[in-house]
Amino acid sequence: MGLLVDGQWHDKWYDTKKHGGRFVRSESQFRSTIETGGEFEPESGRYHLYVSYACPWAHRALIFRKLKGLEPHIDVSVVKPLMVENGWEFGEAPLNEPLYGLDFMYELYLKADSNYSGRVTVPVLWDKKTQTIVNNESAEIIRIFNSSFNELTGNTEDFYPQDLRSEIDDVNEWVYNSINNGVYKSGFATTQDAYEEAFDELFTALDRVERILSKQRYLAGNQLTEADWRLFTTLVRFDAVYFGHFKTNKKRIVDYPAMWNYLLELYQYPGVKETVVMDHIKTHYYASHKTINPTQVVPKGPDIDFEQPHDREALK
Ligand SMILES: N[C@@H](CCC(=O)N[C@@H](CS)C(=O)NCC(=O)O)C(=O)O
Repeated sequence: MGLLVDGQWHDKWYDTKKHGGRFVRSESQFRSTIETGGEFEPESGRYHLYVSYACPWAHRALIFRKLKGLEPHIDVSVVKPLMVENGWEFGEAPLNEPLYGLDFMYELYLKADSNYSGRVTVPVLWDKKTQTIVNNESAEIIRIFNSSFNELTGNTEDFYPQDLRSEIDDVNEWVYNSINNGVYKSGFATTQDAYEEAFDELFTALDRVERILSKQRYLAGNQLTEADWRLFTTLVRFDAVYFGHFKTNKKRIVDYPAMWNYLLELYQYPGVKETVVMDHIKTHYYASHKTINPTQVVPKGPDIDFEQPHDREALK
């Protein structure tokens, strides 16, 4: 785990001291879009997506690539599950870096900006033509996938529809702060107070989700939107990883009837289960975060059956 400072790699864990033991996520730095007439035009085969199967943010991008029929147009590379001294690493095929034969993800960031300072995160949307990073912020990559390639794919399915945008934005805001990032704030906290603050905020928000999903099928109403996919990638990791490793152990998702059934429905949505790679997820968290789990032993359980039938059709 580390970061680049003026183009140099430093092996360094998150500094929580300056925020009273709190984990504060840094802003992504590459924030361009893909649009006709712009610097980055929608073209088949031009872009490459780098992900970790373990990472919930990268997972969003992988899901949107599937749902929007982008697999023939945007190739993907997957890093090794373990992220230690050198950050994200590539390995033997199929976990290799196919474009330049790189060993480490930070080398790709240096190709984009040889003086880059900041964290080296996934997902990364790479432009092969100009050899740079288009965008490394998952919230924006999924918007790009949602609409920029529609002419190419003929897939006009819309997970950010105009009439639901303000509702989706509202939900995203609190789900991001209290749940998506909330599990990290709990797990990476280095003081009791910081942990308890994140823990309480997280479970208040999960209770709120449960109340919403008891009344309606999806977060923004009766239509599946990006708000649901953004929540899904956290929920699917929760019982196997966050509950234990990040100490978010008040309740499991399986203990919330509406949320659990909703999670089953999303998992079983065509194309999605192939994007959920549980051994990468468990290995990554338990074995990479040595400050939290110094033995790097990965627990065998729990047994989770995401294939069982769900009851969500009852809520039309
Ligand atoms: N805001 C970014 C966050 C991405 C992110 O933090 N990814 C994690 C993996 S889950 C990462 O690569 N962390 C490496 C690091 O922080 O050094 C996004 O949503 O794309």
